[in-house]
Amino acid sequence: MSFQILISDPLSEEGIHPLRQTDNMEITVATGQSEEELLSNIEQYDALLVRSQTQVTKEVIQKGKNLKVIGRAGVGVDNIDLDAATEHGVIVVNAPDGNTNSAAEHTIAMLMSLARKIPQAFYSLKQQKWDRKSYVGVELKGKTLGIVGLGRIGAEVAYRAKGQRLNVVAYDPYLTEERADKMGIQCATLEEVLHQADFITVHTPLLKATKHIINDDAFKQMKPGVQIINCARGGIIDEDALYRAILDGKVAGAALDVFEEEPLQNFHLLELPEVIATPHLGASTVEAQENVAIDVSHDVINILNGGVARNPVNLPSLPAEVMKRIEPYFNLSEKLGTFVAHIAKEAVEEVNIYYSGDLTEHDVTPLTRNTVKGILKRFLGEHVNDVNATYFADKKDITINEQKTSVTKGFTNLLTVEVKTRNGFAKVAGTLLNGLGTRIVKVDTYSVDVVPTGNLVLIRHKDQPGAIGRVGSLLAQFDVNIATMQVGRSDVGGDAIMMLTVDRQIDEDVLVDLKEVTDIYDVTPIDL
Ligand SMILES: NC(=O)C1=CN([C@@H]2O[C@H](COP(=O)(O)OP(=O)(O)OC[C@H]3O[C@@H](n4cnc5c(N)ncnc54)[C@H](O)[C@@H]3O)[C@@H](O)[C@H]2O)C=CC1
Ligand SMILES: O=C(O)CCC(=O)C(=O)O
Repeated sequence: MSFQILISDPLSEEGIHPLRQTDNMEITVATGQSEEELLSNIEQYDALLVRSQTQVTKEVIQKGKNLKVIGRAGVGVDNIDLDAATEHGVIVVNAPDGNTNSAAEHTIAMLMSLARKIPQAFYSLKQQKWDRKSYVGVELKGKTLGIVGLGRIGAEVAYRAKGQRLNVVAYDPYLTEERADKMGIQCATLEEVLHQADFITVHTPLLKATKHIINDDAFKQMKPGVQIINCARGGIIDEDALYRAILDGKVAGAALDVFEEEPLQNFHLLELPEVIATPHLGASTVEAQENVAIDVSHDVINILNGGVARNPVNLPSLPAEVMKRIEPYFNLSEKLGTFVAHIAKEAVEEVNIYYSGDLTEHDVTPLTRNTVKGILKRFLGEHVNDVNATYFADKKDITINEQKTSVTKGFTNLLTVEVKTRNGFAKVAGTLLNGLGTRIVKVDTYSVDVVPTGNLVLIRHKDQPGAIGRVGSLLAQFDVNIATMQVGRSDVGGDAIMMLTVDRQIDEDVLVDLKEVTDIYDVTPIDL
């Protein structure tokens, strides 16, 4: 099977080498497309690779009927409609580490250019003026740098700033005093950063909570003469408020790499001599572009070929070691979900998943998603996948409970899936047997030993002599061969089940006749 990949923003040719080297990937590079052009051709692609220019809107995702993965060669995914991607089961991956150094170095370059007015002085000199009075700067040594957002880039900026003998105060809701102490910086509130800093640099993602976090009110709290840097995302700083703060004389300078609207349309801030700027160049180095393109290429190859993503944005990511441990259970969890959805028959209102034995040692979130996928596929079809399974469950008001228990019933690992419908509960349990593969070991209260694959039939009947024989002869009449049969009963003469594995799917006429057999209450064909 070959996959069609569209690269719609300029990516490093060395970086996409892994994609070009993979036999089943066909690559189209078409940069600078308008949204209309993208809408008209996106349907043929399995993967879309972008940087920050391409706007991957809801419409693009809706039209991209074959899209399985969107790869962002960089960190910020604010140009991708993540909700739409999740709803449509498209996995979004990014490259969070590859451009950290470059963005941090660009921030320091901006900080030093700002402090010493290098761009303004250079511009004046280019105009053949020898003006030494207008460009008196300030030293960094002994000043305070305030960092808002101490993630990958914020932390690298902090280390470099300390090399310039700056004192660093940082605000990040996830920053602990302990980590700040280790880094030799001060852990502060946002207000403390605003009050204390001579320079403020922001390094958060653009989120609802960070949009205009630096606004009129924030500027009021800052020291007079403060200088501002934004190499993260336009919109973290309110550009109109910044403009006012510069005109008021509160802000002495600003260095901007990113803007609320890109490409920049309104140049009013750049008309101010206090403002220096670059056109979103934080990650524009040979090294960063190669790193990020390599990282997304590998993830796209993995995902399209059925593997696991290293940097998923709309799926929780787990350490490779944990994924390796739980991967053998992926198939079992989905099959148990599909099985229980068949026997539940009615719409599922609640899913209870119990993990025991070895499984309790790990983060089992991907298994829960897989189980829910198995259940919902039965009702919603093949478009349900790992990415959108819990989204659809949520939309359908299906409650999902995940529980780790010590009840192993003698198995080294046991995965039990119970669903509640308006008719009551249905339950199935399975295990992974060392060296022997997966087994269904319990259906409702009955113990069985069934390989969860192929065409199964669950027959509920009264435990009476001859019941098994009658089923066997009827299936023989229809030329349906029974590969395996398991029986289980509550007590002698009471309720019982037969679990058959048959060589072909049970047709409707076989089903009708089976249901007519004496002492049979119910027949459920199950395709796994
Ligand atoms: N200019 C450019 O070319 C580049 C820009 N970026 C942008 O830089 C920013 C930072 O990237 P990374 O450090 O890789 O991300 P990151 O995810 O490692 O760090 C972001 C940090 O922001 C913190 N944060 C979130 N909400 C916050 C809030 N309300 N207040 C304070 N802190 C908050 C998080 O806890 C996290 O520590 C992103 O916006 C990214 O898109 C990244 C690379 C290049
Ligand atoms: O692709 C680029 O050059 C922009 C990088 C960026 O802004 C990011 O990684 O968030």
